[in-house]
Amino acid sequence: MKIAIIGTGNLGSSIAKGLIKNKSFSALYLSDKNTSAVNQFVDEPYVKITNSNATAVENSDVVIFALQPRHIEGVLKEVEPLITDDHVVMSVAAGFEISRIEGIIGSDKQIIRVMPNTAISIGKSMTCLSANDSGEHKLGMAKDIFNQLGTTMVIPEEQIQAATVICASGIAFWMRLVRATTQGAIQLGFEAEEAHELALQTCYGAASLLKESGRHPEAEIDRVTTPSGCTIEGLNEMEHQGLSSSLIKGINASFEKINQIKNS
Ligand SMILES: NC(=O)C1=CN([C@@H]2O[C@H](COP(=O)(O)OP(=O)(O)OC[C@H]3O[C@@H](n4cnc5c(N)ncnc54)[C@H](O)[C@@H]3O)[C@@H](O)[C@H]2O)C=CC1
Ligand SMILES: O=C(O)[C@@H]1CCC=N1
Repeated sequence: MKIAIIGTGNLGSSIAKGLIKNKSFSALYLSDKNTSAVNQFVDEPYVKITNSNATAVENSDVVIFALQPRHIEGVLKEVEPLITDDHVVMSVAAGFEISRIEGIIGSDKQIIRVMPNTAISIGKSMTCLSANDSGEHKLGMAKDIFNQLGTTMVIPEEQIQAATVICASGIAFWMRLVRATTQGAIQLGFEAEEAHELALQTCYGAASLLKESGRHPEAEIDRVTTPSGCTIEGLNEMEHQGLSSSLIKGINASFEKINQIKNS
């Protein structure tokens, strides 16, 4: 399969890295005005780096638009004459609805909205997908691509905004929790590097426990909280300070913002 990525910034280059790691293409075109984030891949087999969006579209079956919401409209208009009925057009642009893409390239074109996160670069993305009517039958193919780069879930387009907050912005939310844990560990006397390692492996262990056991987080918490022990003391103080509440409020603020982006 010949894949093009237009826009190779933070997310586009992460997708490229994941695809290159899996060698899951017969050609990969990476197009950007500024290719500095992907120049490291210049010697990879079957990878072509270009400043020409047109060249990328003309030489691919699947085109992934990884542009900021304010740039995608202009680029779609630029390459619209080159998009054929055989292309599968994918967009990761947050808040940019399928109907807006259809308005530029036509509803007869196969369009899939893809919402991955930056963990796609190491094959650990949670990627949500939804398609227009014309692209529905290509969802299986899209799942095949993104399942190699993590886990996928097909959802209705109305839920893509929420998925953006939970899964894409979610990477930043979890990073901040790891960072805060590290700061706490330094205060308790660990060197910064040790603190980071302790926080990271514990976070990894917690996520792995849930994934592998299938148990509810509270069931795992019950196994840790010794009566009158230090864990429940810490947890209750965190909740008095609004830990769950502030996370939920942050998620809602993020969701409100993405809906503003959608309507702008
Ligand atoms: N960064 C993330 O974790 C995630 C981002 N997204 C969405 O992905 C999209 C891209 O985000 P980022 O990669 O963070 O942005 P970015 O700004 O890092 O990358 C965008 C790239 O597009 C390029 N570009 C701009 N105009 C162009 C043009 N006319 N032709 C070719 N290339 C052009 C820029 O040079 C830049 O490298 C956004 O819509 C964002 O909402 C979605 C999920 C996660
Ligand atoms: O912050 C943003 O708006 C984009 C969408 C999700 C991750 N980055």
